[in-house]
Amino acid sequence: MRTALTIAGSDSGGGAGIQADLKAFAAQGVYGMSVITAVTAQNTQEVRSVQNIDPSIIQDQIEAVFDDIQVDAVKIGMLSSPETVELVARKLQKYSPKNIVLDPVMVSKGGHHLLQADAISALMKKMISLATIVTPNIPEAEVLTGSKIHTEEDRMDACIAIQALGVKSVLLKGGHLNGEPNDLFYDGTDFHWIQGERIHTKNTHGTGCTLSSAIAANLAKGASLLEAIQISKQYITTAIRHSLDLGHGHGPTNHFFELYEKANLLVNHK
Ligand SMILES: Nc1ncnc2c1ncn2[C@@H]1O[C@H](COP(=O)(O)OP(=O)(O)O)[C@@H](O)[C@H]1O
Ligand SMILES: Cc1ncc(COP(=O)(O)OP(=O)(O)O)c(N)n1
Repeated sequence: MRTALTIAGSDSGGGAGIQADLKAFAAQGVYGMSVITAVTAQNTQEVRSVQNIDPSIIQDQIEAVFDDIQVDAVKIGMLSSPETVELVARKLQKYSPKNIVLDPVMVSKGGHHLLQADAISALMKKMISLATIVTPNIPEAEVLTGSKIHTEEDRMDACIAIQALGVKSVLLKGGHLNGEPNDLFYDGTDFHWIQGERIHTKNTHGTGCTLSSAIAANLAKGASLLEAIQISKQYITTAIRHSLDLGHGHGPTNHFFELYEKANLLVNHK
């Protein structure tokens, strides 16, 4: 059995963070493991509070997993503080897993900061260069590059600038722009447009977490980067198309649409 480890924050509402990552791993057929960096009190509407986990406990979680179990891919999400960024970077250097997917989570949909301002430079200096692929959304890419992104040319320039930080490849997600949600993959040499189809729904909580975890799972299964991205793009599109109308804000994506449909579980939830 192939395995994937998420190093990320917990979302009590179950739509993003560790919870979304483990669902995506399971849906893609890999064994999921988790290292929790922070606990958020969160639902479909807002992040109410955040408690960072003590670095020594984060270190223990990472060591407990790597010292015992083969890790085929790592997905990194919410890191919260500069101390956590530095610790996770040190441990990844030590264990050197083959595939590292870095989702540079900065701000939740509701506008809550999930990465402290003073952790951004640590992320750029110590973490990005360890990743196989980094998957920023448009606002995150603007922070990483210091430039506004509007046109297709801006997006290509942003990928080149982010890759110059030392990462092997970049997937710049297009969900935050108007029009079709096409993502841009830069493998360090060539650009590949990953075409999307916009689904008109408010239920897009956890889309970035889901996509990056599906990529990690497919890398764990031996797919190439481009294959992993293509499979994961189809997966996130289906998960958004059949997203769940739970809560009163942005509902979660549906990781198990086919399973739920077969079992006739998609009854009206409200
Ligand atoms: N309404 C939508 N319909 C279809 N795909 C979407 C939609 N919104 C986002 N996506 C896709 O979901 C993935 C994550 O999107 P994005 O919103 O850009 O990132 P994040 O969740 O990190 O803010 C990307 O592949 C993006 O193209
Ligand atoms: C604990 C936690 N981690 C990450 C996020 C951000 O997730 P994302 O997939 O970008 O989804 P939205 O927050 O934009 O809905 C989070 N909210 N919580």
